[in-house]
Amino acid sequence: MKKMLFIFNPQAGKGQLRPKLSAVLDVFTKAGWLVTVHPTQFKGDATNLTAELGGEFDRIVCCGGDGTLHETVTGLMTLPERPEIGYIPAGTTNDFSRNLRLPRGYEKLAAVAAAGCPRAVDIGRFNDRFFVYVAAFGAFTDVAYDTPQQFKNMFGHLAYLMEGIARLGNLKGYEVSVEYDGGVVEGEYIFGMASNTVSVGGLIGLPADTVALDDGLLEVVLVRMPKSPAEFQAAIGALMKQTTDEAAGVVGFHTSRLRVTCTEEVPWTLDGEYGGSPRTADIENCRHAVTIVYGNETK
Ligand SMILES: Nc1ncnc2c1ncn2[C@@H]1O[C@H](COP(=O)(O)OP(=O)(O)OP(=O)(O)O)[C@@H](O)[C@H]1O
Repeated sequence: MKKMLFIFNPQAGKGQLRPKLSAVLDVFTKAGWLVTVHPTQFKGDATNLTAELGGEFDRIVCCGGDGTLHETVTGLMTLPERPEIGYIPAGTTNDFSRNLRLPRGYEKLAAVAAAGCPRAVDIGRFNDRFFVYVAAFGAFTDVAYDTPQQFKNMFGHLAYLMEGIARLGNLKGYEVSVEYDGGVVEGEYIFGMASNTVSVGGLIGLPADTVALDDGLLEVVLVRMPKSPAEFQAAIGALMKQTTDEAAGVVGFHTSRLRVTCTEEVPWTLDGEYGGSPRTADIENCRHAVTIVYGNETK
């Protein structure tokens, strides 16, 4: 029998999986999988487990929010031979799942995780760490990991938005130099991200026709320190409209790698979790590093 490791975060989202767990396991079993189940016990558990035991399985299905997917993929990246991944979103934001054409409802999600379409997906490397869909610094980026879990569960997206707005008053700029495939960008920037997704934080969208998860490229967006409230509004407007706007200080490009150097330590987020505060971030696209199971739903 094919062997599946099913990792789920019992704390993710509103604990929505719990009443559906038996049905989900039944779908896996009926699809021919012998399932080993592991509820995560602490932060980092999914990474440790995947790194230690992942190689013994044909497929690893993880269930939780973006954090759980991040941890599972991080563990997977340490393996020389990587089993396929299935993902059942059950978190607060589930940003990355928007890329996967997944259906609604746990039984249907389980059916995709068990027998969907496997596709190669690029994974980002950030110094000696990894990210599935976004590495970012500056405005908004500390929101996800600053927000207490209970608050996040109660208010969901609203919490992200409120925290973001509360921070507009004290914008911090970073003097950065960004070297990439196409040249160098330098200046004082309040926000920067390298991503491989159509949605970030439920807030920032990227036009789906410019994003491919398997093209070896990361999408980079940088926002310059605004010189006036009007310029800041223009920058937010450009981000909401999913466009770049050089005049408003919103710069965007595609690249396979980039190096972000700053005059001070910069806190980064990787997939919504704290990713360290290095002065130099070497970021690169690891092309087709993992295989993820997609659904068939059209958007
Ligand atoms: N048993 C546990 N107790 C406490 N924290 C845990 C446990 N298991 C996993 N975690 C941690 O919970 C964090 C958040 O998990 P996850 O991203 O799955 O859910 P979420 O925060 O509800 O969703 P989202 O990231 O989409 O907002 C992760 O950093 C994970 O390591």
